[in-house]
Amino acid sequence: MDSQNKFYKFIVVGGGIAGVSCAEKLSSLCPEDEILLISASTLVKTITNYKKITKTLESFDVEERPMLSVETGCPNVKVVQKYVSLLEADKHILHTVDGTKYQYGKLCICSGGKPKLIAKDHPYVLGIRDTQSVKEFQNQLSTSRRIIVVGNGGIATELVYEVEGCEVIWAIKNKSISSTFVDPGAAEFFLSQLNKDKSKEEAPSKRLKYTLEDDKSSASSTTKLGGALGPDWSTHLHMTGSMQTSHQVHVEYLVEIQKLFSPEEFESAGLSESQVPESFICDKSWPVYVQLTNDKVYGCDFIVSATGVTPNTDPFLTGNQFSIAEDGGFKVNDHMQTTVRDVYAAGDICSVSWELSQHWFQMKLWSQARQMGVYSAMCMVADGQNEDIQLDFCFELFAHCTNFFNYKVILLGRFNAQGLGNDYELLLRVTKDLEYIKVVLQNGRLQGAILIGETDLEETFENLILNQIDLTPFKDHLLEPDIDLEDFFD
Ligand SMILES: Cc1cc2nc3c(=O)[nH]c(=O)nc-3n(C[C@H](O)[C@H](O)[C@H](O)COP(=O)(O)OP(=O)(O)OC[C@H]3O[C@@H](n4cnc5c(N)ncnc54)[C@H](O)[C@@H]3O)c2cc1C
Ligand SMILES: NC(=O)C1=CN([C@@H]2O[C@H](COP(=O)(O)OP(=O)(O)OC[C@H]3O[C@@H](n4cnc5c(N)ncnc54)[C@H](OP(=O)(O)O)[C@@H]3O)[C@@H](O)[C@H]2O)C=CC1
Repeated sequence: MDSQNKFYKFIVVGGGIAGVSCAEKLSSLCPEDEILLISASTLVKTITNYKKITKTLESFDVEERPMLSVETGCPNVKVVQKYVSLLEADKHILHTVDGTKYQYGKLCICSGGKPKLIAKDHPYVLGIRDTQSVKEFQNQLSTSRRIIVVGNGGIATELVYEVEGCEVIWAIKNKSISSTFVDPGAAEFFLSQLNKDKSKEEAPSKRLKYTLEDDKSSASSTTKLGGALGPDWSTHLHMTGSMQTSHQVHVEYLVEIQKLFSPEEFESAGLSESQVPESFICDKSWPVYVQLTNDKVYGCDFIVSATGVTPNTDPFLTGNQFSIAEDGGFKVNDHMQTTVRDVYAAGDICSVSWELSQHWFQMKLWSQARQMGVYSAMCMVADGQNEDIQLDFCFELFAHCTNFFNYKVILLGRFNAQGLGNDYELLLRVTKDLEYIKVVLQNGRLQGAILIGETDLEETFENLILNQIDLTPFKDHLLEPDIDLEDFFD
C-alpha cells in the first residue's frame, strides 16, 4: 500500500511511450531516487531492438508489457495503475481517483490524447486509439457491409488499405488522399494501390508486437484510457467485413460530414441514398445515414472518425494556470516545462512553444513522444541541479519513417514545403509502382524530402538538409538514378 502523501522526487503520469521513456531515463540518471510512474493502463509501451538508421531516423519494435517489466528493468521505478483525477500544483500534490495523494518534487505529465471525434458519444461513430478501441472496431466490422472513414491522416490511410470484405467510403476534406503526410503527387502514386488485390502481394516487412488478447486493463471500464497504438498497429490485424470482396474503396474528395441520420430520421426527412457509386450496395436499410457537404447521402453500418487527437488535459486543469495551445495541449518551453512550476509535459499531451529550428516541427508521433519523454527526464534532472542543458539534437530535423500502402515512406525536414511560402523549387523522380522521390529546395538548399519505396537516399538527404550546402551547381543531377550521390558529396 502507498502511504498517504508519500513524497517522490520525480513522478511521471502515463504508461504510453512518452511516460515510460521519461521514467526509464530518470531511472538511469538518478539510480538512487525512487521514481513513481502512475498510469491508468496496466500495459505499458516499451521499445526493443532500437537502431539508429541515420542521425535522426530510428527503427525499433514496440512492445506492450505488463507493468512489472518496467519495474524489473528499472528497479527504482515504482509503477501504480491508477487514474490521476486532480493536480494541486501549488502544493505539489497529485490525487488519484481512489483518494490517494502523492507529493512530488518534479512532475512530468505524459497523459497522451484521445480521438477527436466528429460526433461525441454517437453509437455509430468509432474512434481508434488503443487496443480496446481496435477490438471494438474489428467486432463491428466483422458483421459490416459498408463503413465510412472520415479523415485524411495516418489512421485513415492505414485503415482503408487494410480493410477487406467491406465497402469503404473514404470521406476527405482535401483534393488528394493522405494529405496530412504526403503531397498530391505522392497521393497519385498511392492511388493505384487503393483497390489493389492484396492476395498477390508479398507480406509487408513490418514488425508487430501488439497483442490484442486479454488486454482488459489497457482501457479500463471506468477510464477508457489505454496507451496509443503505434507503428505497425494495423499489420496482421484481421480487419474483415462480412462480404467476400477484397478491397472496395471509394474516395469522396473535398467533403465533410454535414449530418448523421438515424433510419427513422432518414425516412421522415424523405431522403434516399444518392449518388452511391455503381456496384455499391443499395438494397439495404442501414443503421445510420450520412449526408456529406456535397449533399450525397450514404447509408452505412458505422463511421470511423479518424480525425486527429485531443490531448488528455482535463484532470490537471482545475485550479492551475496552464498555458494551453490551440490544439488543446500544454504549451512547453525548450526544457519541456509547462507554465506551472515543476510541471513538465511530453508526448501527445504537449505542444512545443519554443523557437523551432528551421527543419523541425511537431507532429503527434511515436518517435517524437519517445524523444520528448527522454529529453524531459534530462531536463527535470538538470533543472533540479541548476545545470545548463542544450536542446536535444533530435529537435534539429523532422524525420519520420513509416509504411503506407505497403511502401516504406520517409519524410524529412519540411517535406511538404511547410512554412516556405511560395518561394521554393521541387524536384521529382517517379517510377510507377516502384518509387516516388520529391525534394524541396529553397535558395538552392535542400529543405525537405519525401522518399517512398526502397530509395536508399535517406542518409544523403538528411546530411544535405543538415549541412545546407548550396546545391545549385548539382541540382540537375540530384535525382539522376545513375549517380551515386554519396560519392558525389564526399
Ligand atoms: C492507431 C494509431 C496508430 C499510430 N501509428 C503510428 C505510427 O505508425 N507511427 C508513429 O510515429 N506514431 C503513430 N501513432 C501515434 C503514436 O502512437 C502516439 O503519438 C504516441 O503513442 C503518443 O504517446 P504518449 O505516451 O504521448 O501517449 P499515449 O500513448 O496516449 O499514452 C498516454 C498514457 O497516459 C495514461 N493516462 C492518461 N490520462 C491519465 C490519467 N489521468 N491518469 C493516469 N494515467 C493517464 C494512459 O492510460 C496512457 O498510458 C499512432 C497512433 C494511433 C492511435
Ligand atoms: N503511420 C503513421 O505515422 C501514423 C500516425 N498516426 C498518428 O496518430 C494520431 C491519430 O491519427 P489520425 O486520427 O489519423 O490523425 P491525423 O492528425 O493524422 O489526421 C487527422 C485527419 O482528419 C482530418 N480532420 C480533422 N477534423 C476533421 C473533420 N471534422 N472532418 C473531416 N476531417 C477532419 C484532418 O484534416 P486537417 O488536418 O485538414 O484538419 C486530417 O486529415 C496522429 O497523431 C497521427 O499522426 C496514426 C496512424 C499512423
